[in-house]
Amino acid sequence: MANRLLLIEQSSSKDDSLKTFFTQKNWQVTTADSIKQAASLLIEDSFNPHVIIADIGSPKTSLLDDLSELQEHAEHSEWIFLHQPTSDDHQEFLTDLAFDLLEKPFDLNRLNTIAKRALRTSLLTKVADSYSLKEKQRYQPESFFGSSSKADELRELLVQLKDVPISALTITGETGTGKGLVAKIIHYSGLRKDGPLIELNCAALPKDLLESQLFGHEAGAFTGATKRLKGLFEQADGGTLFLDEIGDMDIELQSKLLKAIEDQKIRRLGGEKEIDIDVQFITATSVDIEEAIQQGNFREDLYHRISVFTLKLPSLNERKDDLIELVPRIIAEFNQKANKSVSEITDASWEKLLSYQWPGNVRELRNVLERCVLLSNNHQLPDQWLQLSDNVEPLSNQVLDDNQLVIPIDGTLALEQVEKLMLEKALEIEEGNVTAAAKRLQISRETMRYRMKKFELSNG
Ligand SMILES: Nc1ncnc2c1ncn2[C@@H]1O[C@H](COP(=O)(O)OP(=O)(O)OP(=O)(O)O)[C@@H](O)[C@H]1O
Repeated sequence: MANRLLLIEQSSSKDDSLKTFFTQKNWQVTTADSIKQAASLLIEDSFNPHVIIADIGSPKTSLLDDLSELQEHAEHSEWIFLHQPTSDDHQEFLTDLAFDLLEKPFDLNRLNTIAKRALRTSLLTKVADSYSLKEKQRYQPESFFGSSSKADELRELLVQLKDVPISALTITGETGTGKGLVAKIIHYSGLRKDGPLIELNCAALPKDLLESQLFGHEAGAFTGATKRLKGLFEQADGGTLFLDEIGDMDIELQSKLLKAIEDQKIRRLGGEKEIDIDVQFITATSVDIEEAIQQGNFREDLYHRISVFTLKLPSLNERKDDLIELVPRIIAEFNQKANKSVSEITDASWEKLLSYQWPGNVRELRNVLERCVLLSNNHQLPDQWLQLSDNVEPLSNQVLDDNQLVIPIDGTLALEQVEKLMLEKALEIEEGNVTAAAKRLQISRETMRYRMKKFELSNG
């Protein structure tokens, strides 16, 4: 597939050097000698280049307006502007429009490097868009499985919410009950399905990092902020921001979040300008927020703002009737993924599935069934791999010496998580000495390094 490049050069400045250069670099180059001609190619001829390099000389406001309008017709193209020195305002405007800018005179090799990067981004955006189409089909109210009355009620609510403009909504429920799934259903079946869905787990980041990820920052806002960063509020513009584990957000940041939700405006860290945002907020929590308010860890005003709509997801233990639908569906999914053919569940296995409490809810059910399907060697779900027990002693009650690690084989941990825990423990015991940790796990140092990289573990 040829990499398509549109080269816009004003007729006065035109020579063929750029065209020749990029043709030699195997681009399929099309040229236009004005924005008007480019518009005709992009709009009337539906030409769809990967990259557009536009020489815009000293940009005037009217030209910037034309460019910004034209961009809407070049959905998957990345723009690179070549320009003469210009005012700060224009420079800022161009930065927002462009993949990158180069002030003239510029180094041709640098332009080549930028064009290659822009090509990769353009190709990625295309893949992301087709992925998003699949997501829309995948996440509809009927994707929340279950035949119990509680599951029915929830699906009905999700259908009603499809046409309602929601500014904020909270999903509560124990871990693994499907909060993330429901957030996706609300986004992909709702009015904002064509906008982005941005997800962030508030428990995963320390306060300062969380703040700069959400609000973004200007270059130089703090040590290490070398470049301007658009935050997640801005990235979610026109779509949905899903904040998981909101109960873990620092209280100071909570007031900034409240202001952003109410005003639909934010200011980047170190920035002067207020930026309008148009974002639907979905928050989720598995902790009891009312209790957190009592303890002074959660702002009551934020709670009222985000809980205008609240969806409480039932635990699997409260809706065991759903197993009859969930189990076959999940088994079918893993059969297909692993090329297995489990089609039979013995009465004894059913009994175990029904009597277990499922503290990890549907996630745990999926992990258990995945293990069973992977380890099956005939049509029957292997009973011995269910390994369900409601009598596991809580980890905190067990006395361990420093060289031991207790791993619950009750389905709450997937095999990969177990592997990661073992690596972490070995590194901890050996105080970060990779060779010694590898020896302890009876693997080579290279394998140890490879797996540490895979799980993003450091030895520091
Ligand atoms: N009713 C359901 N139908 C189909 N799949 C479900 C259902 N509930 C949960 N799942 C699946 O179970 C897994 C865990 O769900 P999810 O991640 O949405 O839970 P969660 O409540 O957000 O968990 P956590 O609080 O730990 O983040 C996902 O693979 C999800 O698709």
